[in-house]
Amino acid sequence: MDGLFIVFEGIDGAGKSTQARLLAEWFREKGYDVVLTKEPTDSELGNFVKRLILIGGIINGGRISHEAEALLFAADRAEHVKKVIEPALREGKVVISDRYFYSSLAYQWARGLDVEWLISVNSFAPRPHLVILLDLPAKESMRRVRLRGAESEFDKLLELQRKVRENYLKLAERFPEFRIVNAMAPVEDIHRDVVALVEHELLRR
Ligand SMILES: Nc1ncnc2c1ncn2[C@@H]1O[C@H](COP(=O)(O)OP(=O)(O)O)[C@@H](O)[C@H]1O
Ligand SMILES: Cc1cn([C@H]2C[C@H](O)[C@@H](COP(=O)(O)OP(=O)(O)O)O2)c(=O)[nH]c1=O
Repeated sequence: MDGLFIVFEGIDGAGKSTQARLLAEWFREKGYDVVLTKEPTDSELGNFVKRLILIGGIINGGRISHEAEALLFAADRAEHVKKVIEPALREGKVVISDRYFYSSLAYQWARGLDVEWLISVNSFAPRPHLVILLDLPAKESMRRVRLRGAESEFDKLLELQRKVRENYLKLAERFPEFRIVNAMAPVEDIHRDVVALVEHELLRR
């Protein structure tokens, strides 16, 4: 594959979509052909998965298993890889994805699934050149996305975000494509850090 494949990861509200958009603009100004994309995707399958997550994974009155949920994310991803990511990379484009299979590892692992099983289920997905982990405390992410609800619900969500953050940091030790960026900084400073990492990667190629 000739193109450059960059992924943004991080907990909800970490700034992934903001930074992915800024990086896409940066590449376009330099004359690169860019595909800016995300997971879950905007396809029918992706929208089905998103809706399912929003309603707490309930189908016909019962909660689907975490395994089934992980496989639905993976099914959406398989379509994404075959129809969007691989064709664009073959054409030499820059592909920037807001979330990828590492989201499944971090979130579905936090839901109690075995991380080795999650890695094997997602093994069809080609590894990107760079994974930029926007790292910030769970409390700040909750403030940014202003997740509301009952006090008990807030605590549960905060606990989940904390676990997901920890999982991402563990994944960063395991996968050499990870780069950790401090996501507490102002938007422009983070963008500068991201560009420095990307320029370094471009020089290596
Ligand atoms: N560095 C930052 N500092 C403060 N607020 C930010 C920063 N980056 C993004 N935001 C704000 O936080 C919210 C979530 O950002 P977003 O890029 O949508 O995150 P994500 O895609 O990771 O969920 C938005 O309201 C956005 O404007
Ligand atoms: C791609 C993916 C997302 N998710 C979760 C992360 C998010 O909480 C939710 C929806 O993702 P997303 O639409 O990116 O939400 P946000 O913009 O708030 O970050 O789905 C998984 O649990 N597994 C996955 O494989």
